[in-house]
Amino acid sequence: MAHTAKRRSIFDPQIVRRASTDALAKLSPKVMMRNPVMFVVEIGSVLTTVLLIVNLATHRGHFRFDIQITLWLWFTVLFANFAEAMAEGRGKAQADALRLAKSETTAYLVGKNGVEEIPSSQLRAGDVVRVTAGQMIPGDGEVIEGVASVDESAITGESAPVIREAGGDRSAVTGGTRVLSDVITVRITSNPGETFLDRMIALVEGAERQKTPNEIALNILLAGLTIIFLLAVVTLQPFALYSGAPQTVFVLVSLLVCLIPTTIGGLLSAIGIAGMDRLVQHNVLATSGRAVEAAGDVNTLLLDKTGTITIGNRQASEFVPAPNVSPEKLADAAQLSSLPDETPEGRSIVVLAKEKYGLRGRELGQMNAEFVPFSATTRMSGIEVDGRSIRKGAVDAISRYLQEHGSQLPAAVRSAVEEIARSGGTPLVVAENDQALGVIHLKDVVKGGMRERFEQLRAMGIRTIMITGDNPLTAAAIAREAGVDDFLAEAKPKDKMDLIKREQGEGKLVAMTGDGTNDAPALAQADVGVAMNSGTQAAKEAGNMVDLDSNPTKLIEIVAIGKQLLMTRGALTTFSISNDVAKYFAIIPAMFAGVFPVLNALNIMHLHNAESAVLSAVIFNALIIVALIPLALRGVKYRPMSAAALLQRNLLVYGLGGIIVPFIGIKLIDMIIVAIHLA
Ligand SMILES: Nc1ncnc2c1ncn2[C@@H]1O[C@H](COP(=O)(O)OP(=O)(O)OP(=O)(O)O)[C@@H](O)[C@H]1O
Ligand SMILES: [K+]
Ligand SMILES: [Mg+2]
Repeated sequence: MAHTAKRRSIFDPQIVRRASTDALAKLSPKVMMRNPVMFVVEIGSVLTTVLLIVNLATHRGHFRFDIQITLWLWFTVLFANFAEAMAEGRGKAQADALRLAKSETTAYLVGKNGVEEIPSSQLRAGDVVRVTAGQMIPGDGEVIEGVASVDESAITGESAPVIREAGGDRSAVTGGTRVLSDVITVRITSNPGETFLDRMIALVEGAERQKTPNEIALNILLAGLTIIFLLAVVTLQPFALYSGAPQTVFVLVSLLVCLIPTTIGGLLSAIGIAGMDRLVQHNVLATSGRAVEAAGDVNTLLLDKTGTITIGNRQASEFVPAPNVSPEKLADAAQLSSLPDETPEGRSIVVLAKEKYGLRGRELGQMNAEFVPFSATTRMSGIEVDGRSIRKGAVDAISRYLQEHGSQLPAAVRSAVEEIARSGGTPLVVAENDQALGVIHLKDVVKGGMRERFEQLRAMGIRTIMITGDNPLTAAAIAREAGVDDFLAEAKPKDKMDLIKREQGEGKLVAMTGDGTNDAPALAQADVGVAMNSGTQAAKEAGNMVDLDSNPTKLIEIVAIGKQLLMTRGALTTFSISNDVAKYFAIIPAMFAGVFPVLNALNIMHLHNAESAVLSAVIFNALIIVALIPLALRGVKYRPMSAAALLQRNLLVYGLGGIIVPFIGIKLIDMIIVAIHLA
């Protein structure tokens, strides 16, 4: 669904049609007021319209000139509105497509007295539902039991099914997607009207868009310029009267509109919206425009290891017993401690114990067992049963656990751990009471193409750091294989956040990519926090962007889009301010050459007469907005280069271009309107 909208071009006829009507609706002063520059143009248009009518009634003025000026002033406002409406167009079309995915379904609510069928719109956060193969998932939630393959194409446009499972970092499911196989039990996490799909619709539609601090600052600057020119034009009239060349309101408004920065004023909001839209086209949803801009200046990228750099489906592949411990004993303890462990790691241990040692699942209910669940802070899990305390977990965690029981890790176990870690695997040490029983080898695989992508990030000047809860040896092996610049191992959730704070303290902008609940604090702290769509609800809520494709190197595109947004805004601001210069040369001689013939020296364009000069300048001023809409929407081309080189290039292309283009444009328009007898 989303991908039909995705393939739609910016200038799709349907979007153009809709934007044309939207441009009219945006004439409402309440909407216009948000854009000070264009609001001044609108007031000017109203003023000339009123005066045109008065002049008509009293037989004054020069109708043919006055009406053309009035019309072109209105066109100027409309063109700016059209630019904004065009930028919103693709998002609106996409929102329409997403609304179709929001259809009502039946939810199978799991209650005390069995399963009850209710309409999905009555689900509340906290409800538990069962979803079976073929059914639509009735709301956003977290899988609390089971594994299933899910078709998320309604949201991501990707047709390949994805795995969603309880316990791990792939537990989040989205309402409106479909379960393809198996059965899952889902705890609903959002109330009607506040779902991911609702938020996504509001986002792509731009309903929640707020101006970024940068945009607000630029708007203030543009408003300031507008006031200065307004004062200049107003004080011009007494001077004109004094010199015996009084000017009509039509000419004065024309002069004002030509002098104020209408080009950037008309395109500014379109540039911002188009940037957000480009992200959506890359399947990234940003909840804050500020994050998109920050992405353009990111210095450091932090990624977690498991599930981000690696596939993340860590599977137990081998039991390595300690000396004097039988493999069966290790397998038995490993299995027992994993029976209630709903993480993918825990489940894979039960599977391995069954496949290799024929150990069958046991009914824990009758055993008076107490489960110690895994947490990212303790980095271990286990069970208390029949006087046995079994723990499994990260090496450092279990070492500490053994020390607390007056014992320590045998050298043989330590070397088994190191061997597994050096191969990039995750060693889980198993201990019972005060004795280390051996090691479980969890295998994980680095995702394809990582090295090339990290090289690209390096070329963009971004340092990549992998942060993981895993041990330093495993971290080093994976870091080397994936090609990240640096890594931090044995990191607890708080360590991840502290590392970000430290980098920010050095004045750096930090991006973080992650999927787990243990990443949530860091995702919230980062300037750009990109959560994987496959990740946990906590991660998705903490970040300010969600990547629907769950691709950790998506940051390359995000950074490019952020840079492009900043560059486009800068380029068009430069162009706008410099292209106003030429209009002096058209209008000032036209106004005063009659009384001050020396001013004719300014008339280097040799425009036909005073009226054609003013009219040409106003027409050029309006048309340049339309001409630049494609650039504003597509963005200027981004190539990795230094900030200084970029500034130089922009000044040359858009500054110099901004000065030269209007001279040619105004002269051409002057020739055309003379040829067709409009002036
Ligand atoms: N179910 C589990 N039971 C016991 N220990 C576990 C379990 N799952 C993981 N561990 C251990 O805890 C460590 C930390 O896990 P955590 O999920 O915090 O980080 P990670 O997934 O290894 O790294 P990353 O932060 O890159 O995703 C793991 O490296 C592993 O040694
Ligand atoms: K202007
Ligand atoms: Mg993780």
